[in-house]
Amino acid sequence: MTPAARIAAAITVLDQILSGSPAEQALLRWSRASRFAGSGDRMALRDLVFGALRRRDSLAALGGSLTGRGLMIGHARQAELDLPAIFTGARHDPAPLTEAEAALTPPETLPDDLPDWLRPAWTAALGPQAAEVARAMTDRAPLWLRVNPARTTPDAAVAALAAEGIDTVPAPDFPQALRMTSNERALARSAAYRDGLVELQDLSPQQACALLPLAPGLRVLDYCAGGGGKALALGGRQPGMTITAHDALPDRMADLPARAERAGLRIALEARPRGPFDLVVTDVPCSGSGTWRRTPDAKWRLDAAQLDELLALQAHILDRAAPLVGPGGHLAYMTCSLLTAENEDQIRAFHARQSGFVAVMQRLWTPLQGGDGFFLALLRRD
Ligand SMILES: C[S@@+](CC[C@H](N)C(=O)[O-])C[C@H]1O[C@@H](n2cnc3c(N)ncnc32)[C@H](O)[C@@H]1O
Repeated sequence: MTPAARIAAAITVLDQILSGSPAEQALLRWSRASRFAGSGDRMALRDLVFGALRRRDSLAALGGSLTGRGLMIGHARQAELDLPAIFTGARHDPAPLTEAEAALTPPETLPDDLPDWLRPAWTAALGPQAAEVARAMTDRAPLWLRVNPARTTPDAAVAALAAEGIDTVPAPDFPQALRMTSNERALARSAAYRDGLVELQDLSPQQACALLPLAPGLRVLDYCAGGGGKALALGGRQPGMTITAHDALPDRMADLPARAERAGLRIALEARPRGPFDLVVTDVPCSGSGTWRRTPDAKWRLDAAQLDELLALQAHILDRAAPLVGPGGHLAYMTCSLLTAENEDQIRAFHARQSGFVAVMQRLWTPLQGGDGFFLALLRRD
């Protein structure tokens, strides 16, 4: 496909997303209907669509309308492409610019690409960094790997990946996290990945897991385990613990046994975990506002009613998980959100509901530190 034909395809897919279709579904539908497209085309289309969603409002302002076409005109203007050479109207190309589109004068200040209803909460949560973090959310997220200390060392993992053509750079001051700088798509087929030397995990959850108190013999429960990212990170860091994984939707844990085997770990799946545990991790469902670089359509789909539902679920999970913590044990609350309502406020409300837990630490990571937005609160039971 030519660059212009890819832009025409992005216009079609973006229009479907703007009409309410989830981005992944719209892309899949296009791929199925476009057998002529190769993997390079599909990747390029995905980059165009996700890039446009990250900057939806600013591209609409540059392109003159909140439509697939407006976003792609905005994209072409922002990337300083030759618009008449793309918008030609030839067979697979988008239609030529109308007079109004060609004459558009973009506003002097572009929107910040935040949903209007959420801006006050964003600003309250991030203070003087709010604008910079919003800007960071419009960039593509880096891909991070976690070196599995149960299998190898950071230096050996970097060398093993490099031998397979995958270049990585360790995070400053946190060498067990490797940022992929080339050949990301080769990872899943690489021996380094298959043999459990590395796992995919963003930088900030790795840093959060590294702050949790671990020791041989500890009984650890990952209460919202999903794919098991946190259980695997903890088990890799500290041998000799008993690790249990639970999720209200057990199907979400379908990949966990294979991932644990690859990592050389034993993780028991448990539908009804019974305490006491020495450490209970609640990596709760959240708005995902810290990960909007990866799922930019979620940024525009979230609304106040959904956020309220999530807040209620988070409180419910904390209340269910708390009794599973034994005396002297720890409760770790995690979200990939930047919003105070899901983070600090949620912990404050928990303390008001439940006595017997003391705050040990709280920490918020933002994309300005390299990884996704992430929150950790660690509490200890008296
Ligand atoms: C943020 S995801 C977990 C991601 C996972 N810990 C990881 O690192 O890959 C939240 C998980 O909580 C689960 N969940 C939702 N409601 C729950 C509940 N009431 N009790 C336990 N888990 C729940 C969801 O099914 C989802 O898998």
